[in-house]
Amino acid sequence: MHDADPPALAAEKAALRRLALQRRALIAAPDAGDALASCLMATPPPPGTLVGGFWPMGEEVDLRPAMHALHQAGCHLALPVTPRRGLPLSFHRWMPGEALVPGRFGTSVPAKPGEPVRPDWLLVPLLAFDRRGFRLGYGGGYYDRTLAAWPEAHAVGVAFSGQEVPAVPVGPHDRPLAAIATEAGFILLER
Ligand SMILES: Nc1nc2c(c(=O)[nH]1)N(C=O)[C@@H](CNc1ccc(C(=O)N[C@@H](CCC(=O)O)C(=O)O)cc1)CN2
Ligand SMILES: Nc1ncnc2c1ncn2[C@@H]1O[C@H](COP(=O)(O)OP(=O)(O)OP(=O)(O)O)[C@@H](O)[C@H]1O
Repeated sequence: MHDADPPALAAEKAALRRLALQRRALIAAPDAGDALASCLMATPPPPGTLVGGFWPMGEEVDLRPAMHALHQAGCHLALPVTPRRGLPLSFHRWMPGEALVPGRFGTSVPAKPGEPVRPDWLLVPLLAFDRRGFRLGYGGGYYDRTLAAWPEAHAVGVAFSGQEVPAVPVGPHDRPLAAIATEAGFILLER
């Protein structure tokens, strides 16, 4: 792929990814989802906002209480469907309680996906973040491509506060998030 990260940068990201996965296993708190929901709902999107969420995988912070709260607050929700590598995610409307089925890479996706939609807000999973708002994910480049395709979307990273690192290695495709929500509140970004 001609626009892949240069090898040294890719190796740096891979090394941090391994460390971040180990660290997350140590800090993951199963009850952090409620605190995360409180953080997000302190400055909620206006009713009617279409919010792209994600169904938690592995030891990610649990976004389900937040998605419930957003639904109660009159927001619309969508979940990502993961295509083959190299393509952006597609998002499809979903409501709490609607059925999910297994998708690629251990994801859970709407069982009856309607047309693709374009969220106004994107809640973005991550393995590590820094105070500039840069993030590291699982390495698929899926969110990088999605954020590049939708630059006007309000992108909020979602993580445990302990996933902060001094500096995430950044390449030409990495775009900073607008905000980062954690179980301990919003991270004050330094720009
Ligand atoms: N909850 C959640 N949904 C998401 C993502 C995510 O990071 N988290 N994605 C973000 O792009 C997309 C799915 N893309 C993914 C790409 C690669 C791997 C991956 O390599 N997973 C590891 C296992 C990680 C674990 O067990 O914690 C693997 O398969 O080895 C996962 C998701 C869309 N949906
Ligand atoms: N908009 C883009 N266009 C082309 N290539 C891209 C784009 N965004 C990312 N990539 C490439 O995809 C690969 C994976 O990127 P990276 O390691 O930053 O993924 P990630 O942020 O960890 O994963 P994700 O975004 O899925 O959570 C890299 O080689 C990167 O250069």
